[in-house]
Amino acid sequence: MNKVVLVTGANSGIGLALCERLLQDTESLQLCLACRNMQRAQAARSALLTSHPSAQVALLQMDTSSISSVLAAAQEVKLRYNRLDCLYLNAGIMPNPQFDVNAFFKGLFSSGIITMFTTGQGILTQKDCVTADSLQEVFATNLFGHFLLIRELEPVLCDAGHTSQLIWTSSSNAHRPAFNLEDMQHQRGTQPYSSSKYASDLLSLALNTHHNKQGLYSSVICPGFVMTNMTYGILPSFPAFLWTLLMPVFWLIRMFCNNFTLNPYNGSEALFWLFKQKPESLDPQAKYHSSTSGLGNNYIQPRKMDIDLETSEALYEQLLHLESEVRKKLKGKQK
Ligand SMILES: NC(=O)C1=CN([C@@H]2O[C@H](COP(=O)(O)OP(=O)(O)OC[C@H]3O[C@@H](n4cnc5c(N)ncnc54)[C@H](OP(=O)(O)O)[C@@H]3O)[C@@H](O)[C@H]2O)C=CC1
Ligand SMILES: CC(C)CCC[C@@H](C)[C@H]1CC[C@H]2C3=C(CC[C@]12C)[C@@]1(C)CCC(=O)[C@@H](C)[C@@H]1CC3
Repeated sequence: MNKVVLVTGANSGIGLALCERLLQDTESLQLCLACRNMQRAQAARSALLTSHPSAQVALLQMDTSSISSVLAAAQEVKLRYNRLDCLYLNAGIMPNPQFDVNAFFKGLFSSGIITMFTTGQGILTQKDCVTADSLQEVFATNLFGHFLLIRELEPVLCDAGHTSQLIWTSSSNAHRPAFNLEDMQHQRGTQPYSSSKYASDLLSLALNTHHNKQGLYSSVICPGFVMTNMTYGILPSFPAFLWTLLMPVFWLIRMFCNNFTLNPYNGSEALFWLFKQKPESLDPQAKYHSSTSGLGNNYIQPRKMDIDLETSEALYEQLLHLESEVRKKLKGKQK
């Protein structure tokens, strides 16, 4: 039977490159692109069908930052498919990034230069906002919408006698000090992106604890530093052609920092690699990093994450609590 694969944030960047790679590998796949903007989704579908005319590529409208949109999309998935083999939780935002030029130049001449280029720590902050559901936008988009989607899709993911995979696009920017259980939405801090990615690492571990027995396995990856719409947004006053001019500099940096995967194809390496693995053989505490050598060869680097079971359980409990609150609110509105 053809595997059913759903990818969130599939219309551009790493998500779209992943879809292309999955179809290159096998066209006997039912691919579903879950996107918030149907025009961009149509364009992505057309591009995929141009190179793979006989592929089965469906579209699903879903805004991960909106509770009602996620619930409606999940209903639609359950109507269309009776089983989901792989769910890629890839949609993500880094809104209003502030690039600290001083910290960047200080970092260039410090012993932390490699950490700066591999994680972006210390040079990036963001300004978050609140969604119509009164949630912090980065938390809602990158984490909570995906959590709700998984919860809704449990009947098609946890199917007896069959294994399914959840694969999160996390980041090496995920940093324990940026995350606080008392403020899981990161209302008070300036690093909502890092916090949301750290939370996804924790959540992946908790999902393994709760669902492995039912045949559901969760893993996280980091695509490395990839030039996409998201990264172009980090220096909005920097025109695209300047980024292109900087490419030789970035190739040079790649000699020392193999996380400079730079293009979406290279960045999607770990996402694609995980799809080909037996989920039972994967380490639930590892993050799988897409890496590219100085010569341009792609490979995977598994690295232990700075997470623990206790915090992952505590986050899971808080997310369940928030879920029941938002459901109550939604019922109240419908009455
Ligand atoms: N580029 C990089 O260096 C790195 C990226 N990542 C992660 O990779 C993932 C993909 O990002 P990337 O390809 O770089 O960037 P892109 O901006 O190209 O892709 C992000 C995708 O997510 C979608 N998206 C954003 N918000 C929502 C939403 N509310 N509902 C549904 N879809 C949404 C976007 O849709 P739309 O086109 O409508 O905006 C787009 O398809 C993200 O999770 C990001 O955090 C992690 C580490 C490094
Ligand atoms: C203009 C200058 C000559 C070069 C500026 C370089 C920086 C803008 C990049 C260097 C390392 C990059 C990086 C990220 C963003 C852009 C840099 C800071 C990320 C934080 C993007 C999002 C992620 O999830 C991380 C994995 C990236 C880590 C490296």
